[in-house]
Amino acid sequence: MELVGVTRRFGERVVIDELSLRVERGQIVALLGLNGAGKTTTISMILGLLRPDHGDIHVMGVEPRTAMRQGQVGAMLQSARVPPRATVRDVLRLATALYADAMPVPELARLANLEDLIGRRVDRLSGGELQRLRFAVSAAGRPELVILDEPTTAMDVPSRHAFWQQIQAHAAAGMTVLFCTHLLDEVNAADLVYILVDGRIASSGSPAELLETGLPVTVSIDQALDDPSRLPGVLQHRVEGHRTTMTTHDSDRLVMALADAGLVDGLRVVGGDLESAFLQITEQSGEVSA
Ligand SMILES: Nc1ncnc2c1ncn2[C@@H]1O[C@H](COP(=O)(O)OP(=O)(O)OP(=O)(O)O)[C@@H](O)[C@H]1O
Repeated sequence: MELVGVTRRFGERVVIDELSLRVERGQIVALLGLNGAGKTTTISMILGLLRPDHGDIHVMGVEPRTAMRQGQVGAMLQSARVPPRATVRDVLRLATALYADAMPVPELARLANLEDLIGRRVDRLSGGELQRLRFAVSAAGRPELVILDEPTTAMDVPSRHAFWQQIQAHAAAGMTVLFCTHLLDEVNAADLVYILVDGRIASSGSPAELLETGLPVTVSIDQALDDPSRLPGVLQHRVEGHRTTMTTHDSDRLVMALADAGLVDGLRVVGGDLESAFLQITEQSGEVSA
């Protein structure tokens, strides 16, 4: 699946700006971005629900609408409603009836871990169970590409782990997955991550590569310093009670300076995490494009 130079406006406002991205067969790709970055708009265009003003979108080599019509794409959207009085079995039957080569209902129930809930009314499912049902519906037609918009919302931690394990197993069998999430630890399930800022790709790479995007390191000691900003390479600092916490891009130099001054009580050095990487990338790109 590929987007090349895609632009979309709402009125005068450019919401997606010359966006290009590529998802290879069998890849799991995460689309990240703050609220309003353009994730849903991008997904809507890939699904053929919205048309771009400029640029090209190819889904499995064809136009989005054609890919949808041919059942090559399955989508699990936040907005998807299910009939409340129907049972899980009813919904799965309805979903499979739409496709010539649908997955049999029992297989679909197994896939989404719904076997024990097959006779349960949909309005009596928990939030996480309902999400699993939505996933089953998206997979009913054996799509080559599945698009998941915040799929694990309302799932507890064990359900989320089980969900991503299943997704990884399907990707290993050739299914391509594009998902949006606000839960940054889920990005670790992805092969490739795109970070969207104001409708443009601000950064892309594997989760490990994102972590290496020059993240500041946090250095802290058990001593209230008068003026930490005088130490070499300190970007930001905070003094709380007897503890001073500083961030730096050059932890070696800062730690050496602290050691030279005999300030090593309770010394801790903590590397950056995915959340800091994400915030740094979105803040920097937001400043550039503002
Ligand atoms: N139909 C529309 N008409 C006008 N503006 C719209 C429309 N749909 C979206 N927008 C605007 O486009 C921008 C991108 O919206 P979009 O829903 O794609 O963001 P998002 O990244 O999915 O955000 P969130 O994380 O909150 O779901 C937002 O500023 C939004 O207000």
